[in-house]
Amino acid sequence: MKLAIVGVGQAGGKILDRLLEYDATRNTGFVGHAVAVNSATTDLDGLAHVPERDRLLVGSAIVNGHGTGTDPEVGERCVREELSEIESAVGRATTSHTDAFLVIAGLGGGTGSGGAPIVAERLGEIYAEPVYGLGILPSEDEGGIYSRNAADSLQRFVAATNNVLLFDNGAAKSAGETLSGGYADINQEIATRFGTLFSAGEIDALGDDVAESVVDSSEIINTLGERGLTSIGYASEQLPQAERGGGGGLLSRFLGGDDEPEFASSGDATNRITSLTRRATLGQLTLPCERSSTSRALVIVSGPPDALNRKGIDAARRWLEETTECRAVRAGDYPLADEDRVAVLVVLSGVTDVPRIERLQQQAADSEAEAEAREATSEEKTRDLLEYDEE
Ligand SMILES: Nc1nc2c(ncn2[C@@H]2O[C@H](COP(=O)(O)OP(=O)(O)OP(=O)(O)O)[C@@H](O)[C@H]2O)c(=O)[nH]1
Repeated sequence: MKLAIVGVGQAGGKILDRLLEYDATRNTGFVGHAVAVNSATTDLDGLAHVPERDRLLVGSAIVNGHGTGTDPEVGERCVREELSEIESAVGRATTSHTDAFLVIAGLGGGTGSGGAPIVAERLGEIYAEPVYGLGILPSEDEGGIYSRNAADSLQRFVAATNNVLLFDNGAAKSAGETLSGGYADINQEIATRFGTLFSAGEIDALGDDVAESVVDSSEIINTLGERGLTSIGYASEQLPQAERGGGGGLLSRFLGGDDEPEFASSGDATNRITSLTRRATLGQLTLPCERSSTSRALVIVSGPPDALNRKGIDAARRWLEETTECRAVRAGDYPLADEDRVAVLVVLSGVTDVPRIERLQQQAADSEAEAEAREATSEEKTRDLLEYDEE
């Protein structure tokens, strides 16, 4: 599906950059237009793939290009002041081919946390196409301020969008992802999952031989629905050399490989798809949640056409229906001729049982109460410290 994407703040911009890289290297064409919005000059300068003219510095009269220092109220003001410039930048390349808008932000900071809901709300007022959010939750060890910002921003982001797709940095960290290289591994994981989802619906790029089982943008839009939260599962597997298209590739033929492609039996392909669907659903989700609280789901199976089969996709859909106890499960494929992996992406949309969000709110409330108590004590102690009588 063709997206116009706005990355707000540092995390928003960096993830946008990775999605543009994913789109360019795979030639998928799902990014129709991309704009990065930030109150910090250095963050915008650090981007590699967002064109210069689509990088917007906001709030220079307020923060002088230095960022908000984790203050969403300041972030909101910076974005509001420049809302018409943001609107023009997004409008510049938004066409009748744009299927949806995506606003990306880290919800724990200041610029993205305060600004992303404002941008989403404005796009929703102007355009008829759906507006989605991609929100990054801070990990629990980042502390109270980040939790408070995220809990507040999430409420407003959900209200301003058709759906917020969430990625929990904490869940990724506990699954062994590292923060070395400035979130490089985590951002790669985000680009793979969300790039797979949105490029799957971009069937124009697939050329003429599109099977009827291919997922299109309306199925993604129907799955994401009108309001709510989404979690994504993903699993992939490298195909054995013999099953890759083109007789194992140029190198294999150079080394004396068979010229004719040798594909797996359809039974193998079916088993692979169902076992990858299990791994994607039961393994690490972008937002850990109770799977049975899903309102709508979608399974997308991508890979070389010979490794995809209808039987496997139907079995995957049935299994997901049983596991999520949800009847609104869609399924389809995304054929990629040059791919040497089969991947399954599972979209769990409208999830409502999310312990991580309850903990985030608790952490936010505790931190708020603690900050108020500390403020009151500090005032009293400062008064005591400074007061003296003549004796
Ligand atoms: N996944 C991911 N998370 C990030 C990245 N950078 C920052 N974060 C997360 O985003 C939150 C901070 O948001 P930033 O985007 O850095 O802040 P900002 O929106 O630029 O706001 P200010 O700098 O405070 O004005 C933190 O809670 C981190 O968890 C990144 O590259 N990838």
